[in-house]
Amino acid sequence: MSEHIQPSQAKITRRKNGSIVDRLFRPKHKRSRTAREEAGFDRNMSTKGDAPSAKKAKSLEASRKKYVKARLNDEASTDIRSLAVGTLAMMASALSNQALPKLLGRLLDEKSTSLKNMSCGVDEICSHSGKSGSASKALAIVVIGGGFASFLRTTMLNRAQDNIAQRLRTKLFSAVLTNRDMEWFVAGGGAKSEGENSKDGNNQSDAATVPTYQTSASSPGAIGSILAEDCNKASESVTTVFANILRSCSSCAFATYHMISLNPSLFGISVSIVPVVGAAAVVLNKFVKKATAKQRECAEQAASFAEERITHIMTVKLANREEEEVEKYVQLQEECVRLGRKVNSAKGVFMGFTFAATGGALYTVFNAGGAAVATGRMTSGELTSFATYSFLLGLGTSGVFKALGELTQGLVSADRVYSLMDGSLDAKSSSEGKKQPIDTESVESIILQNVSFSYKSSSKTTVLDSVSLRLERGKVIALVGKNGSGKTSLASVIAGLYTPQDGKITLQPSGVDFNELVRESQTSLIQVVPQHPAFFDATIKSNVSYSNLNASDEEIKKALTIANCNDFIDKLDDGLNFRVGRNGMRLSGGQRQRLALARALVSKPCVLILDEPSSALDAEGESAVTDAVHACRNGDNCKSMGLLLITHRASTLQIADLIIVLKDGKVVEEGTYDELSEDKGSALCELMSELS
Ligand SMILES: Nc1ncnc2c1ncn2[C@@H]1O[C@H](COP(=O)(O)OP(=O)(O)OP(=O)(O)O)[C@@H](O)[C@H]1O
Repeated sequence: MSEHIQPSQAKITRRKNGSIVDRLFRPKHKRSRTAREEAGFDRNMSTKGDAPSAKKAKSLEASRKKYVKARLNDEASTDIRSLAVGTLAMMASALSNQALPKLLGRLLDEKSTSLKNMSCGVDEICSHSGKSGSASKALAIVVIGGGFASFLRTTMLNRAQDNIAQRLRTKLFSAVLTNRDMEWFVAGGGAKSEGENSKDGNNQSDAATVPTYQTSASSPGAIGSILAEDCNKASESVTTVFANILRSCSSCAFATYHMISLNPSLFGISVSIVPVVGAAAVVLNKFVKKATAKQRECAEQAASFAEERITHIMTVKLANREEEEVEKYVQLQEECVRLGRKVNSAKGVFMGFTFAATGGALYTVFNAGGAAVATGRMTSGELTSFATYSFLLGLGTSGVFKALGELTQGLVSADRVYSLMDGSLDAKSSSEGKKQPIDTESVESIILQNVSFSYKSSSKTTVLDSVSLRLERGKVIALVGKNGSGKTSLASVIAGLYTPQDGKITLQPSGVDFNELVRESQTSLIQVVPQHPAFFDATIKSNVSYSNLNASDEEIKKALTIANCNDFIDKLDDGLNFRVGRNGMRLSGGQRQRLALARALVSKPCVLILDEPSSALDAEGESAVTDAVHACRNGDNCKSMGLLLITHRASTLQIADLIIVLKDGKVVEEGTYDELSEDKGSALCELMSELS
């Protein structure tokens, strides 16, 4: 007994210490919740499709922005040391940049004075050459110091950026994988793409109207795009972009100071362009924000589209649709490029405008400055310094506006990251309070009482209607019913993938509610072998031990033997270390089903559900099912299991202790094979005659 309790105890202990997911979210999550509350953030804000009044929407948008900023700053605070060093180094390099024009001007003046004095005699030349040397020394210090500061700035800020992006990615991936329920993944995250909402109702089946490809927030492509690009952009906005704003602002301040001290009236002329450039930047910023959001959405759709086609490459090739799919992808890409072109054009117009305005200001400065030099009010070195400072002021000003634009884009990305992450947290919090572990060995049976269920995406259709049944260790139940009668849905509800709206699933003898258990206990109690089992591109051994990482080699081998896998594994060069390929494509359908059975057996569940177990099994392979039945009844040196077989095969029905017939989600009949087959008017006989 103690031998079998160990895994579940280990799981319980792990839970107490906190999983990686808990560790990822625990400290920050508490703080971020406060930030959310402070910002008056409403949970519904992250849900697309809600349409509050325009005024309310505007205020929500403002509070959402505040919330996203607070969350991002919170995230950046973890890397405060690198950020502080990087920002200081950036300021130092900006200072050295500012010192350069003045020192260069001084060098120029000193050199020209020295040359003028060449004719004045040896003594004078010697006295000036000393000053010339001081400007050169100061320049050398500034250049070397500036170089080191640039090195430090780049290293530290990029390090912080990578760290923040990596943390965002990890948290997001963890939030999505751990907290989102099956419904979200299957139903598409509840988010609809533009194409889906289009008035004319076009969809991807109409090749001529592409791009209207429908994607969802939960599609792998969409999540992948947010993980890869948005996390990067968001972290960039609180690291390099933020530091760039500081640098550009300090550049502007220093350049202004130097210009005023060199020639105040000339300064007035050169800054006359700032309000014009500023106004242009405000307009541009708004436009870029909207266009960027659309561009990101489009990129997401294209990524999802490509991902889905590659995943279902066999279907694409069998239907000979490669060219059409490429054509659709090209159209999606063209749409993305078109949207990107809008953003780039806006940026280009702004940069061109800034360049022309700066050039015009420089022209005016040199015109007026030339007159000042000619009348002796300024030296030529001072004019050169002034011109360089005005150039730096222009650069600084456009740098501020450019960085503000990037900051806006970063916030759009951060919003996307946190919307997905928060949705996951909300899903988790809604299920909080129903978490308790259980010693799975102590459970003798699982009882369903009047369980009713419908999918949220089609809540009007009742898929399971008051289903009651008892799954007991050592007992075999066969579940039969027409296509769509609810068999797989029932298996998913029993496995805890979906929560029933009505009724109860309780554990005996404790009477504990199954849906109040931690997920770890649920999976230890129930294992399902689905109709089409999925595999990771890894070895047979790691795929089989996936359901129980604590399984010993002996336990794995035993499960493989019960599932009749040894014959085909022995023929493979690498044996247990054979890589099964993407989704197990290097194995046959029957081999995959047998491996899936072994994977389920490895975790020694209380109840094992086999969904159409013999659909891909040959006669020999089918004995795997009978062996599983044997293992379930006798326990095979360990505790026996309950077995729920979803099947229509008469041979399998005959070995079941009880047959349950499901019709439109309702249990319409139950009894042994002998009882039901004798009654020619029974639902089972009716079903079997329809199937034969
Ligand atoms: N994820 C889902 N979202 C919404 N409806 C679903 C979902 N999965 C199944 N359904 C619907 O639930 C009903 C029962 O489906 P289910 O797959 O449970 O039937 P089944 O008896 O297992 O069918 P089959 O024998 O063909 O496998 C069907 O009407 C189906 O359209």
